[in-house]
Amino acid sequence: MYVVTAAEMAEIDRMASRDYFVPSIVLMENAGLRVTESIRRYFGGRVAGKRVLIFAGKGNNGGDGLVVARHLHNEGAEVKVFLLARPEDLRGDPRTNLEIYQKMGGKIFPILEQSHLQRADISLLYADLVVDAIFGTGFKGAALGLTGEVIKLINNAGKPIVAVDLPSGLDADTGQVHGPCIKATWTVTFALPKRGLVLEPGATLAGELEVVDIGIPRRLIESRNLRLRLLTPAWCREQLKPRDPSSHKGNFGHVLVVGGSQGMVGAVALAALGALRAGAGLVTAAVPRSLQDVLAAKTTEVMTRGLPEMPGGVLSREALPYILELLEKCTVLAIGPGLSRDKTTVSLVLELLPQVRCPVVIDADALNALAEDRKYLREAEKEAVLTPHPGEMARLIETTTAQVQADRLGVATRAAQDWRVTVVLKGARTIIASPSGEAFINPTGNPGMATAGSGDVLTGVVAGLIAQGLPVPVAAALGAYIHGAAGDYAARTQGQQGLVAGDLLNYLPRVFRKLEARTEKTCLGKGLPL
Ligand SMILES: NC(=O)C1=CN([C@@H]2O[C@H](COP(=O)(O)OP(=O)(O)OC[C@H]3O[C@@H](n4cnc5c(N)ncnc54)[C@H](O)[C@@H]3O)[C@@H](O)[C@H]2O)[C@@H](O)CC1
Ligand SMILES: Nc1ncnc2c1ncn2[C@@H]1O[C@H](COP(=O)(O)OP(=O)(O)O)[C@@H](O)[C@H]1O
Ligand SMILES: [K+]
Repeated sequence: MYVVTAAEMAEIDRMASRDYFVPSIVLMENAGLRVTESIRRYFGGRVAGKRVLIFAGKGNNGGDGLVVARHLHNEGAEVKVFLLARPEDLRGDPRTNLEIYQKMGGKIFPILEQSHLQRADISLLYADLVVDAIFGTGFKGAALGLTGEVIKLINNAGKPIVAVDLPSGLDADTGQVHGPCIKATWTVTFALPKRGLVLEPGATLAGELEVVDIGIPRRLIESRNLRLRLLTPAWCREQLKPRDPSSHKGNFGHVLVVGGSQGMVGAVALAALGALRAGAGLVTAAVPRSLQDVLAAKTTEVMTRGLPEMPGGVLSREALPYILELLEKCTVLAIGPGLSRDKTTVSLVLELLPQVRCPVVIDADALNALAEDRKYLREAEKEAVLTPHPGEMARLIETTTAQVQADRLGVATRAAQDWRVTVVLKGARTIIASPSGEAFINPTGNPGMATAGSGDVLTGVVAGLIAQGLPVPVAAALGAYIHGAAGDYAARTQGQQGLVAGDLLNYLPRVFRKLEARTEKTCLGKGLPL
C-alpha cells in the first residue's frame, strides 16, 4: 500500500478533478460518506439519537466534517457543529456543504473566541463521539491560540474521537507534532495513508487506521510513480512461494553467521536460529574457537566452526582465510552479532567485507567497524543489508541519534542510495530503504521487543530469507515485517514486559503459518490479524 506526502496527495486530488473530471465536491462527498459509514459501524449500525460533536476547520477538512454532519443529521443523530471560522470565511466546497447543512436545520456553533469554549466544554460532557475535522493535509506548523485550546479541550474530554483524514495538529509528512494534536481513537484517511500516519508518534496519535476509497481513479495513483509503501500482510504473502514437494535443504540456501566473543555467544545463537526459523536449509555459525562448544550446546540444528582468536576470546586476523573458505559453500553471510568492538576484530571485518562475493547482512559490531572506515560503504560493489538501530545509524553517518530519529525516512533512504545498500533502520516503525530509491515502512512490532538480542534475531531472519532466493531488499522488508509480527504475537500472548528475544524464535513459525494460510485480511498499523 503506497504512502504519500501531503503534497503528493494534494497533487493527486488536483489531477482527479483536472485530468479525470472528478468534481472536487464529489471527492468531498465520498470522503464524508466513508467517515459516516465508519461512524455507523462504530455505533453498531444505528446512529439515531447518538450525540455527535463535529469540530470543523475552515478548509476542505472542515468541508468533510460538514458532509458527515449532514448525513448523521439526516439519519437522526443529534449533531452539533463547532465551526472554528466565521461562516463567511468558508469558500467553495466547504461553503456549499455549510449552506446545505444549515438549510436542513443543522446546528452551527462558532468557536471564534475564548467565551465560546464554554459551550463546547459542556457539549463534550454529553457527547457520544467527537469528529475531528479541524485540519487535514493543509495543516502546517503548530496549532496555536484558540485552535490549540480546542484540541486540548477535546483530548481532555475523555470521549471517543474519530479523526477525519489526519488527527488535527499532526505533520502529515513526518508524523511529528510541534504543538497540541488530537489523540484519535481511530482515523479514517482518504485514498492513501499519509506518511505522518505510519511514522511515530503520528501512528500512535492516529489510533486504528482505516484507509478508505473516495473515488480517485486507480490509474491516476499508479501513474504517480510513488516510492514509499506500507508493508501489509497481502504484500508479504506475495513474496512467499509455497515449497515444492520435491525440495531438499539445498534449495533453501546455506547461511554463514560470523560473530561472537567472550561473553557474547547468545547473539550468534539467536541470529543462527533466526535464520533456521526463517526457513534456511543450512546454517553454519563461526565463532572464536573457545566458544564453539558452548554455541554447539545451545543450538542443536546449527553447524558450528571454531575460528582463530586473540587472548580474551575475540576473532583474530588469522580467521580471515577460514571465513573465506567457509563462504565458498554458503549463499549468504550474516556478520556482526556479538563480535565486540575490539580493534583486531574491526580490522578483520574491514579486510573481509570487500572480498565477500555473496549477499551479506551487516549488523551490530560489524556496523560499528564500518563506522571506523567507510571506504567499503562508499566504494565496494556489494549486495548488502545494513540493520542499524538508531544509535548505530548515527555513528555510521556521524550525527546524533536524535537527528536520526527526527528524520528516519530521509536518513535511511539517503544512506541506501549513497552506499548502494539496503538499509533497515530499526526502531518503532522500522524503515527499509533499497538502493533503487524504493522504501517500506514496517507497521509491526512493539516496545516489548526493545530487549537484548531481538535485533540479532532479525539479522538471522533476513539472512535466512536471502538464503532462500528472495531479492535482498524484499528479504529485508519481509524479514522486518515477520520479525515484528512475531513480536506482536508474543506480546498478545504473554505481554510486552516479559518478552525476551528467544520468544521471537518460538513465534516465527506461527507468523509464517498465518501468512501461508492466505487469510485475506489487510490490517494496518497493528501488524498481522493474529
Ligand atoms: N479534492 C480535495 O482536495 C479533497 C480534500 N479532502 C480534504 O481536504 C483536506 C485538505 O484541506 P485543505 O488543503 O483545505 O486544508 P485543511 O482543511 O487541512 O486546513 C484548513 C486550513 O487551516 C489553515 N491552517 C494550516 N495550518 C494552520 C495552523 N497551524 N494554525 C491555524 N490554521 C492553519 C490553512 O489555511 C488551511 O487552509 C484533506 O485533509 C481532506 O480531509 C477530501 O475532502 C478529499 C478531497
Ligand atoms: N518500540 C518499539 N516498537 C517496535 N519495535 C521495536 C521497538 N523497540 C525495538 N524494536 C525492535 O526490536 C529490535 C531491536 O533491535 P536492536 O536494537 O538491534 O537490539 P539488539 O541489538 O539488542 O539485538 C529491532 O528490530 C527493533 O525494530
Ligand atoms: K482532522
